[in-house]
Amino acid sequence: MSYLVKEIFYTLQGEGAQAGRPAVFCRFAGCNLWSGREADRSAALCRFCDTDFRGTDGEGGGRYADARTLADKILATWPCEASAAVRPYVVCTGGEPLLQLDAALVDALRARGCEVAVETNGTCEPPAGIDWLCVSPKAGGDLVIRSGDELKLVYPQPALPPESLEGLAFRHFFLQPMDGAELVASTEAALAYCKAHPRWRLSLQLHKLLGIP
Ligand SMILES: C[S@@+](CC[C@H](N)C(=O)[O-])C[C@H]1O[C@@H](n2cnc3c(N)ncnc32)[C@H](O)[C@@H]1O
Ligand SMILES: Nc1nc2[nH]cc(C(=O)O)c2c(=O)[nH]1
Ligand code: SF4
Ligand SMILES: [Mg+2]
Repeated sequence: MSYLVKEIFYTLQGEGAQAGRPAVFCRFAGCNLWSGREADRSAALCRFCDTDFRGTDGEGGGRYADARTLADKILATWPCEASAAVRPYVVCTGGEPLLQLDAALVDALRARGCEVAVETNGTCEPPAGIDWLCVSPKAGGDLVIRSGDELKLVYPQPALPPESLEGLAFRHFFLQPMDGAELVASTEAALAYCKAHPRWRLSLQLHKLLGIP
């Protein structure tokens, strides 16, 4: 099958338990919770998105005909040869990556020595073979992935309190302050929540602090 990709870039993972780790990001085009058009934002199921995921016009973006072609392009974006000591770390995001990421692409990346991470809203079943699964539930989305490596809740979402999620089977629980007009207040509220409920940790978006992609 072919894949529609917005952009492919090399940076540091900015969020969650892997923050600071060099990674190639593959941002798939399209999402099931918002069209990506500003005119549709106020009526979308997810309204606070900080990302342009429409189209294929970014750096490294395009329609990739098959898994091998896309995996080769992703690997070519990593700065050195893959080795057992340092495996290329690939973060599949979007948009919603699980609308497109399939076992063929996961297998092609792993066959090239990569570790495969996914950033998902949790509304679609993942393929087998993912090394690091980060689920970021949305109040407007039906959560079908109820276990994984990290749960990263954008905070606050009044209709989705952290207490409603902490029974799920994740290794790490993060609150990530909602970026936007209320970022300062969101950060203060997330900080206070983590201090009062130490099961939760704070995830600040390191890439925004650094001014990198
Ligand atoms: C753009 S989303 C793409 C992946 C997937 N669709 C999802 O929502 O998890 C990547 C990450 O950014 C987070 N995010 C999106 N908008 C945000 C915002 N305004 N403030 C903080 N985090 C945000 C998402 O919750 C998710 O963890
Ligand atoms: N540096 C960096 N880290 C990230 N972690 C998750 C991101 C995403 O948009 O999925 C992201 C991103 O866009 N940039
Ligand atoms: S689910 Fe993810 S990509 Fe889709 S609109 Fe929300 S934050 Fe953006
Ligand atoms: Mg981002």
